[in-house]
Amino acid sequence: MRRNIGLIGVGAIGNFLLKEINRDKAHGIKIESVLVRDRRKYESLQSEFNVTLYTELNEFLCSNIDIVVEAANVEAVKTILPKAIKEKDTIIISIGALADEYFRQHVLHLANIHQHTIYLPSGAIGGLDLLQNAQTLGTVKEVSLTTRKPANSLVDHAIMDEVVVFEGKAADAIKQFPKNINVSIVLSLAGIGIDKTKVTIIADPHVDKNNHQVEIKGDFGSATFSIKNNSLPDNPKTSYLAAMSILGTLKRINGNVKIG
Ligand SMILES: NC(=O)C1=CN([C@@H]2O[C@H](COP(=O)(O)OP(=O)(O)OC[C@H]3O[C@@H](n4cnc5c(N)ncnc54)[C@H](OP(=O)(O)O)[C@@H]3O)[C@@H](O)[C@H]2O)C=CC1
Ligand SMILES: O=C([O-])CC(=O)C(=O)O
Repeated sequence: MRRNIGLIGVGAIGNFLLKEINRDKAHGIKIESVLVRDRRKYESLQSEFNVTLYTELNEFLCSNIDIVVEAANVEAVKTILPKAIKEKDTIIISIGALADEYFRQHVLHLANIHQHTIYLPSGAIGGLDLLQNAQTLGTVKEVSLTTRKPANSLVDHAIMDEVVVFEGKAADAIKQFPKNINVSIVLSLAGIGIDKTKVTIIADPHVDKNNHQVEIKGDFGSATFSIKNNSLPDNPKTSYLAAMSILGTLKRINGNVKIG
């Protein structure tokens, strides 16, 4: 049972996890340790959520934790994951970090030799169970993702009509939009890879939700997954479901029945 969590990053997702796990105490798990960059900025978390704050990664990893949860950003994953995975199983949500082939192979190698697991939650999309099953024999032919978000999440000036801000492969989408399109990388890793997964990103001044549409074609047939995500109040770029998918991953790790 992985009861004690070490959390990295307290923004929209980290705050959700602290409130949901430590305040409500309903899930049989607890966030014990929190890694931040600026202790003073986050000082109040200690009394509010009964956690210990760390600014040094090594001290954080040596604290009383069973599993690490990253909710920071792609750059943080690049720095932290190689050390974390040597010591602990680790859940990452800034999955875009794994678009870097060399980095991905490096951390997978470390996970293998240190016998730890990197968990990649489904985040703001779904259908990854279907995609992985369909690709077991390598027979998925096409995967595409169309993401439509409120314009101000994607462009820094006012627009009157929708604008396609990106069209291309997932490998390039995450380089241009590292805070908006991590979903394309988990989709790529579950399916046909970052160079074959097609991505279209639309900035739309007329929507207030984060919309993702996934289309899959292969020998199994075809499938479409579509979601209109409510966003988290602290960060409109980030969908509520992405935060819930970390909690869901933690519950499934500790559960005795594995669905899917
Ligand atoms: N896979 C998916 O489906 C999704 C993934 N995401 C990704 O999840 C991540 C978190 O999202 P969200 O909570 O909305 O982001 P926020 O921007 O709200 O919060 C990120 C937090 O991480 C902290 N942080 C950054 N670098 C470090 C570091 N090296 N060590 C410790 N803390 C750090 C920042 O703290 P400070 O600046 O104060 O130091 C900030 O509080 C993002 O990368 C986002 O793109 C989001 C939605 C969906
Ligand atoms: O939350 C979302 O809708 C998607 C997102 O930001 C990401 O994948 O980085």
